[in-house]
Amino acid sequence: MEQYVVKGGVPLRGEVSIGGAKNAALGILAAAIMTDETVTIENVPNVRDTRVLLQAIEGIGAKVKYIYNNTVQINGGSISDLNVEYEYIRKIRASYYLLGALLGKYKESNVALPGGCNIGSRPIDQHLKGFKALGAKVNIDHGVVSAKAENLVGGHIYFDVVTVGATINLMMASCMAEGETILENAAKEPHIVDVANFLNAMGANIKGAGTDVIRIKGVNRLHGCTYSIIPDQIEAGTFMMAAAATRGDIVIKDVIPKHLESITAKLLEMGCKLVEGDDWIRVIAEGEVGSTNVKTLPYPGFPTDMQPQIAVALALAKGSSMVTESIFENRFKYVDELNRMGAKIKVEGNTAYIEGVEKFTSAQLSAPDLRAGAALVIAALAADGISQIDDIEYIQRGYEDFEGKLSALGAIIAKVDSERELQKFKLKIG
Ligand SMILES: CC(=O)N[C@H]1[C@@H](OP(=O)(O)OP(=O)(O)OC[C@H]2O[C@@H](n3ccc(=O)[nH]c3=O)[C@H](O)[C@@H]2O)O[C@H](CO)[C@@H](O)[C@@H]1O
Ligand SMILES: C=C(OP(=O)(O)O)C(=O)O
Repeated sequence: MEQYVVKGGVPLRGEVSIGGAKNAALGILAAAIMTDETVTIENVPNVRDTRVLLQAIEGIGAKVKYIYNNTVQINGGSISDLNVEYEYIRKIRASYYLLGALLGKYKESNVALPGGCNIGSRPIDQHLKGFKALGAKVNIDHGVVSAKAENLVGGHIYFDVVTVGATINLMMASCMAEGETILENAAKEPHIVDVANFLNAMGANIKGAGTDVIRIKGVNRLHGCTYSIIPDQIEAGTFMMAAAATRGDIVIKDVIPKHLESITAKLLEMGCKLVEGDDWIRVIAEGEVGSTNVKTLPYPGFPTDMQPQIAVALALAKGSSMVTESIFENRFKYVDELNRMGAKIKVEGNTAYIEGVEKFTSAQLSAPDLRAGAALVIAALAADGISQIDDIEYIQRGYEDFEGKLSALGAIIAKVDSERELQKFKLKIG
């Protein structure tokens, strides 16, 4: 099994380029099947989740072609099957987007209940409520969700919780429905806007994405287009926290600084220096880093997908901090691992109480999920000694060439796949 080996204690320095947003890509790749024409999508992050979704898309008969590493062409004209295999679905959360995309295009879809990171109970009742409001009959049988309609008709849908997944799914399901659909209490994340922009580039008529009321006027058909995915807010934020935790100085390139405001606000409160350009941010954390309090919230609040990473930086900051998780109930699984490295963190309910310590010591670690895994890599980069991190397939779900990008910033890190490779790396780094 692959693992990361990290020799910590090196402040990260240099420049890193951020890839396309995983959570936008997953919506966009699924939406691309909604036309029979060819769609070219650029800046697709080459991560495990996008690869699995593309396999699922091929599995139903669509044509998928990698033009080069981060550009993909999809043609949904040859789709022959409206059943998405469990084999793909259990591995990723965003498989549920094929429900909305197939239902919107063919008025029928059958998709196994989604997987994804085990960070909470993650129901999909709001997705299903939305499909029903458009006139679909929805059934769940043996773990497979089936949605079918004679005709989809626009409806008025009020989401009881702010949900990224249901907002994107309903934009897809309704964009070829008869008449107008109104989504109220919609999520406002940058990737919602990106998926809406993509659907509009294919000929949809979606207005208001990025606000909490989205209006979708149904169109008869969608057409092909070329589209480039926005930069990944969470990948960028992860490197920003790695700079803070290792007391480094990093320029994070190819980002949209506006999408990072909740993260930069916290780094400023922690005493880091920030310099910003049109599409880059420099994080300078060479002096003392201080404490702050964080509460995760839907956008424009602080993202839950950044909660473990900032907790690591705060666990190495001077003073006491509180981190409150308000989106998912099971997102503190990394805390025991950090405490084994010398962190002082106590979790009570949905809040982690953190007493900053000066140093972590290295440990044998296991990634419990994607972002917690990335956070443990940051912890290892900041720790004295050599750490090993297992279960890195979680991390590979969302970070393209994580080890390569960190190495380019001076980190001593390798991905190894055997005891022999591990010993070889240890010998090399001394
Ligand atoms: C593939 C993808 O884009 N994943 C992201 C997406 O997940 P995901 O789309 O699963 O998250 P949601 O925004 O839907 O979930 C937000 C909250 O709503 C609840 N809920 C959601 C749907 C529903 O039908 N019923 C319900 O109660 C969830 O349990 C959670 O408490 O947004 C999350 C919140 O920003 C991120 O952490 C994930 O990285
Ligand atoms: C939780 C995440 O992904 P998913 O919703 O796909 O599990 C994430 O990207 O942090």
